[in-house]
Amino acid sequence: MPDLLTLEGVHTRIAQYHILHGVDFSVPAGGVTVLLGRNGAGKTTTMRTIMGLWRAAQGRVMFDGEDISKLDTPAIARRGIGYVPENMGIFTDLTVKENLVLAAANGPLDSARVDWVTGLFPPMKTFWNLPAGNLSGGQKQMLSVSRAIIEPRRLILIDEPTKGLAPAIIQAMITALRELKKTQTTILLVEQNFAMAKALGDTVAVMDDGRIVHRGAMAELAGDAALQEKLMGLSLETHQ
Ligand SMILES: Nc1ncnc2c1ncn2[C@@H]1O[C@H](COP(=O)(O)OP(=O)(O)OP(=O)(O)O)[C@@H](O)[C@H]1O
Repeated sequence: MPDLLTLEGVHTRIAQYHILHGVDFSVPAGGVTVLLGRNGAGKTTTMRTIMGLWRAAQGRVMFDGEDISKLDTPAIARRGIGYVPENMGIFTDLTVKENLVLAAANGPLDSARVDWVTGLFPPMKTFWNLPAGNLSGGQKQMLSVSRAIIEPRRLILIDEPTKGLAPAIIQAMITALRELKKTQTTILLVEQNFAMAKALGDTVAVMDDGRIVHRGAMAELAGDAALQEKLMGLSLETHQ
């Protein structure tokens, strides 16, 4: 698979802090790449840098052959990149429907697309007219992902969708993301739940202290206890 997204030597500074120290990894088109790493490793900063919410001080972010690192966030989103932030970014006073209407950049909601998204996440249909603040944690997470895919995207960045969720909801999220993958949407997933990472990932990049410390096939990492131990000891935590 050709690479859809590539980070080349990306450094990010936030105020006086130097957070990313030359991040290099690629996201092959059509697959799921999982970004793993302990708390504070730089995963969210990497996602925000891709979206232009933080500016890369050095290095390049290549999307489909174009350097997007100098573009502003709306221009990056218009390239077909959706973002599900860690804090979910939903409007709690607005209904599920209103949240989705606001997320649709290209005009009114497409009813076939709405049927597909609510098929992936049935509670969105059940609670269509409910303020999002009344949804459960898992349902809010479903709404957050629904917003990012309410229109077709080439790439979606999802930051820890299983954080704090019960196993049944995690399974529903895995099923939905597998369906999304079938549409050829490329996924970059930050995930600390190794079971989820293993279930979805084709490729994996492991971060520690603002750098990539391992890249490869997820199957290789999943099948190599010694490598897991080395990387787990270094950085991975199986919290949810
Ligand atoms: N706005 C900020 N100002 C200063 N430092 C920040 C800011 N945001 C993040 N950092 C620091 O950057 C480092 C990386 O944070 P980041 O959120 O990218 O890590 P992470 O791997 O996503 O962690 P987690 O798994 O806890 O979400 C941390 O040391 C964090 O304290």
